[in-house]
Amino acid sequence: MLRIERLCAGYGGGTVLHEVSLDVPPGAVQAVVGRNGAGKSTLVHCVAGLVRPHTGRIEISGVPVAGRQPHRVARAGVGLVPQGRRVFSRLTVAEHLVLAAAPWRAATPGGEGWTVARVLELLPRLGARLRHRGDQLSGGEQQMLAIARALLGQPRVLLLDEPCEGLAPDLAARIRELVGSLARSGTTVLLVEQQIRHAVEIADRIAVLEYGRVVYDRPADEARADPGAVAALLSVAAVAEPPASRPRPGVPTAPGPRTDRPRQE
Ligand SMILES: Nc1ncnc2c1ncn2[C@@H]1O[C@H](COP(=O)(O)OP(=O)(O)OP(=O)(O)O)[C@@H](O)[C@H]1O
Repeated sequence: MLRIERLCAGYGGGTVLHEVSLDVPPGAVQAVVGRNGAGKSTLVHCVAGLVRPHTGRIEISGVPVAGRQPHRVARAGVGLVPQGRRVFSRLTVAEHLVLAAAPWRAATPGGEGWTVARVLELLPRLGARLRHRGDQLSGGEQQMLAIARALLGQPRVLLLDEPCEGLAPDLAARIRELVGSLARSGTTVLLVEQQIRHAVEIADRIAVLEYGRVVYDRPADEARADPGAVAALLSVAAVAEPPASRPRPGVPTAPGPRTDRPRQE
C-alpha cells in the first residue's frame, strides 16, 4: 500500500534522510521511532508532498507520488495529521470540519467514505465542541480535530506525526486506541512516535530512524519480546556526537556525518 524505496531528502543542499526504505501493507501500522532530529517529520513530509525528495521512490498502491504537490498526494489517498496539530485558532470545530469535507463532498456527492456525521460518531467529544474555536480546545480535543480533518480527506494511508505528544496519559491512550481501530478497519498507518513503549502498543512493525537511516525494522512482536534491543538503539542514538566520529558497538552500520544545513523556511 505504502512503499518507500531508498528515499534521500534534506534541506538547503544537506541530506537528512539516507536511503530510507519501508514497506507498509494495507491496514498495517508502521511505527517510526527515533530521537529528536532523527528525520521522522522529514520522512512524513516527503510522503505528504511537503518536502521534495532528492532521490528515491514513494508509492501509494503502486502509484508513484514522490515529488508531487501535496494536494495531488492527498488525492492519491494520503492524509496527514501534522506534529503540533496545526488547527486554526480562530475557526470553530464546525468550520474546520466543513472546510475539510468540502472538496471531497464535491467529488463524491453520494457521501461515500468519511462524512462529518461519521467522524463525529467516531469522535463524539468533538460533537460537543462544534462551536468552540481552535484556541478554546484542549490539546486532546485539538488532536481529535486534526485526526477528524485528515479523515475527511478520505485517506487510505494516514500519516500521524507524534499524535500523543503533550497529551495526558489517558487521552494519549484514547488516541492510540483510535489509531488502532482505524487500522483494523483498513486504513494504513505510518505513525511517528518518540516513545517506543507507546509505539509497540499498536504497531505491527517498528522502525528506528537514527541520523536519517533505518537502523532497525522488525515486526512489533519481536520488539515486544525484546524491548531492550530497541531501547538500546534509541539510547545509543541519543548520544549527541555524530556517529561517523565515534563508532559504537552493537549498532548497525554507522551513518555518515550530519551535514550542517542552513534552515530553509
Ligand atoms: N525546514 C527545514 N529546514 C532546514 N532543516 C530542517 C528543516 N526541518 C527540519 N530540519 C532539520 O532536519 C533534521 C531532521 O528534522 P526532523 O524534524 O525531520 O526530525 P524529527 O525526528 O522529526 O525530530 P523531532 O522528534 O524533534 O520532531 C534536523 O536536523 C532539523 O533541524
